[in-house]
Amino acid sequence: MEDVYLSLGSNIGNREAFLQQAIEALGSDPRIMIEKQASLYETSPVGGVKQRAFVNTAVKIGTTYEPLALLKVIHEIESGLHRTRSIHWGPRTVDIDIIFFGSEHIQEPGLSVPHPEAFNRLFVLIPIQELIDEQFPDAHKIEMAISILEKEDQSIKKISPANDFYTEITSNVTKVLAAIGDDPSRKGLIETPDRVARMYANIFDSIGLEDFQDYKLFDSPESDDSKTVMVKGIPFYSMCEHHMMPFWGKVSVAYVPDNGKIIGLSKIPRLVDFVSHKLSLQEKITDDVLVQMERILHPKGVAVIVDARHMCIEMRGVKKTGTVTRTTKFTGIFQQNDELRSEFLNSIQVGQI
Ligand SMILES: Nc1ncnc2c1ncn2[C@@H]1O[C@H](COP(=O)(O)OP(=O)(O)OP(=O)(O)O)[C@@H](O)[C@H]1O
Ligand SMILES: Nc1nc2c(c(=O)[nH]1)N=C(CO)CN2
Repeated sequence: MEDVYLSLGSNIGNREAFLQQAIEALGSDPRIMIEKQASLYETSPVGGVKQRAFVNTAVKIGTTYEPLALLKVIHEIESGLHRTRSIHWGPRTVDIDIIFFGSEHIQEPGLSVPHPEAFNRLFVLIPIQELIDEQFPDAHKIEMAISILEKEDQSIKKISPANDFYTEITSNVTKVLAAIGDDPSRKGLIETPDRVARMYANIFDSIGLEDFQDYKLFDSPESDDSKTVMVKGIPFYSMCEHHMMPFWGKVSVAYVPDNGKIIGLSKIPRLVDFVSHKLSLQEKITDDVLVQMERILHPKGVAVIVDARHMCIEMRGVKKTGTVTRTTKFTGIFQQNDELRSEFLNSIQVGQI
């Protein structure tokens, strides 16, 4: 088992929640053990790109992975958390760097350890310093580097626990449990606030993110421009912004490409997840899918149909179990061409959800 030190940073969306999810994903790998986590710090962006402040932390892990295999796991976790690589040193939902891997010095294509920028970055060294003891081989070097960097204009501020996503959610859920007349300290509820916090980090992981970025476009022959591409019956789960209760159902999307530009088919379900992982409404989800498809593809037209059931209709208010609501939206050729629109509409039955 090697002792490995990782630096983590986030500056898009719910920064603390992304970091926590990344650490949980690392910890849930059977070959990785989280040994210690540093505090969270809000840090000014380093590297010249004008962008929002980061939240940074670091973890000490034990792992049986070889360095390159660990890097692969890290990349998978990053892309699972909506991370895309567009701007070098630019904004990101989560960035995980390997800073030290035991006492190894690695120079391979795609991996340099110790991380070549580590000693120039206060946002790496201050959290890492919390995790090491005096026996750590580079302890003195880290201390020296920190005292030099502190004279530069890299600002770093420990975030008080009150700002931390998990602390905020757990303490407020505890208050809600008491306010509804239950006893938050009874056996069945003792871990509930913590579970709710972890669930929110997951089901709301698009809050604060504007545009879907996790896609690639491909070229197809322009002769395909007249052909409709349809992905039907994509399941989704979301939470309504009126009651914070679930609504769920199926999204069907069709588009007619323009200029031979098409999108990977698995990216349309990912887009549906992206727009539904926030507080929303069925109409908004319909609109958001359409707007993102337009932005990404500039197609000849887009059609979106959403069929959904709403807990706020079924469990409270009018209490109509099983009611399915359909919303639709069309642009371009789907708006102009009645036949094309009807063909798509008729191909999707309002069925059981
Ligand atoms: N020690 C390391 N930890 C993580 N990635 C590394 C390391 N050394 C080299 N890399 C490589 O760096 C590449 C770019 O990483 P990334 O996309 O995170 O860049 P960046 O965030 O713009 O810069 P930085 O490396 O400073 O975080 C990765 O694909 C990875 O292969
Ligand atoms: N403060 C701060 N600045 C950065 C960070 C980061 O995590 N924190 N990551 C970068 C790319 O690795 C570039 N700049």
